[in-house]
Amino acid sequence: MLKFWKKKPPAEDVQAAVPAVADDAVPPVEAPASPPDAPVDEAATEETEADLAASAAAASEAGAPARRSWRDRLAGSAFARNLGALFVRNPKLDDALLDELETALITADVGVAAATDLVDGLRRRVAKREFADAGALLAALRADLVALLEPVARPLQVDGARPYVVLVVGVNGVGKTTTIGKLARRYRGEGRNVILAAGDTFRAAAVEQLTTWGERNQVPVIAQGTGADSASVIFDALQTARARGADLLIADTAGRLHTQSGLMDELAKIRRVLGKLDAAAPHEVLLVIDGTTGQNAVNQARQFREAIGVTGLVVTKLDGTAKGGVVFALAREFGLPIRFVGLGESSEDLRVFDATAFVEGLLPASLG
Ligand SMILES: Nc1nc2c(ncn2[C@@H]2O[C@H](COP(=O)(O)OP(=O)(O)OP(=O)(O)O)[C@@H](O)[C@H]2O)c(=O)[nH]1
Repeated sequence: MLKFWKKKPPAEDVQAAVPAVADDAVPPVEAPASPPDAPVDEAATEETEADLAASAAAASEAGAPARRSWRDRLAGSAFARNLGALFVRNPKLDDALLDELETALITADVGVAAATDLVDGLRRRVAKREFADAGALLAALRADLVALLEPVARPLQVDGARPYVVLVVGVNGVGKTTTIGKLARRYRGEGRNVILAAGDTFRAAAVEQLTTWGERNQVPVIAQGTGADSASVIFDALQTARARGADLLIADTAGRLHTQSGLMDELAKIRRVLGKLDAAAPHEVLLVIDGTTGQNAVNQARQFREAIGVTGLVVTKLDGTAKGGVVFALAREFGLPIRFVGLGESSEDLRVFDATAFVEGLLPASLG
């Protein structure tokens, strides 16, 4: 059933039609006068302190919260705290610093293999007297970490097909539905015609969450309610998206444990059914991973990849208590593109993954 369809009105009409909503999980459509909620500018990931100050000033004039820096968002992570404390505690370049660095990386979920590789490389360079002090070691670590992530910092390109179909999968509670809301808002803000499919027919609140979000933002949501066949909802949504000439279809799916083979088979069914309408669909299978999961994230990625062929990752909840290191472990293990990271609950906190900004946000700015 098509919940509703409204032709996308001009931006100013949308503004007039949309009530102010305080709920971050269900964000209001962008207000042109509100810079932090404006369509997300990818260049802004390379924000400078001056950009942030300007953004904060403009935001405060508009009465909206300022867009926070990556460093600000990641400061609470175990990775940032451990590494910061380590270099303060041990500012001398010696074996103890290298040993502690290895432990800190492992503790932050970077993974034993990746942490050992990184620190062994640094040890060899210390032995060759490449570094004058701990500051030089920190700079080399920063460069190594960026080099590890750069190959996977490949943004999602949704222009390759019309409608471009994004299937969002992952275990329970990782932030799939919230991420879909944020993505729809981003792409709608870019002027694209977006449709959502409420394919999470298992959790009643998920259908409701997506439908409410769509109604408030004039994004059509195709839903059949709780208990419906997920593949049928998503098939129906693709038919509608094609009939309406939509640019983008984003489909939610129920959270499932990667160990539940019946539910994993359902994903294969969704792929088969979509393939009847468009052999290339879904064009992107986005696996959402909770950044607080730790090394189990690697198992999840492996199982979902085998079951449905993941083409991109979103790592959520990297703000707060996440260790952050799992991003490196995933990059090293699979080389799958990391499309977005979640640095908070509001829509502006879903950022296009930027390797340099991420590493800068985790490491101490400088020593001394
Ligand atoms: N702090 C923080 N919270 C987030 C982030 N992304 C999502 N969340 C929160 O995570 C919780 C779960 O999000 P949902 O979108 O309902 O998760 P889901 O994967 O759809 O859940 P299931 O349908 O049960 O599988 C919500 O409270 C979100 O607000 C993030 O980047 N940071």
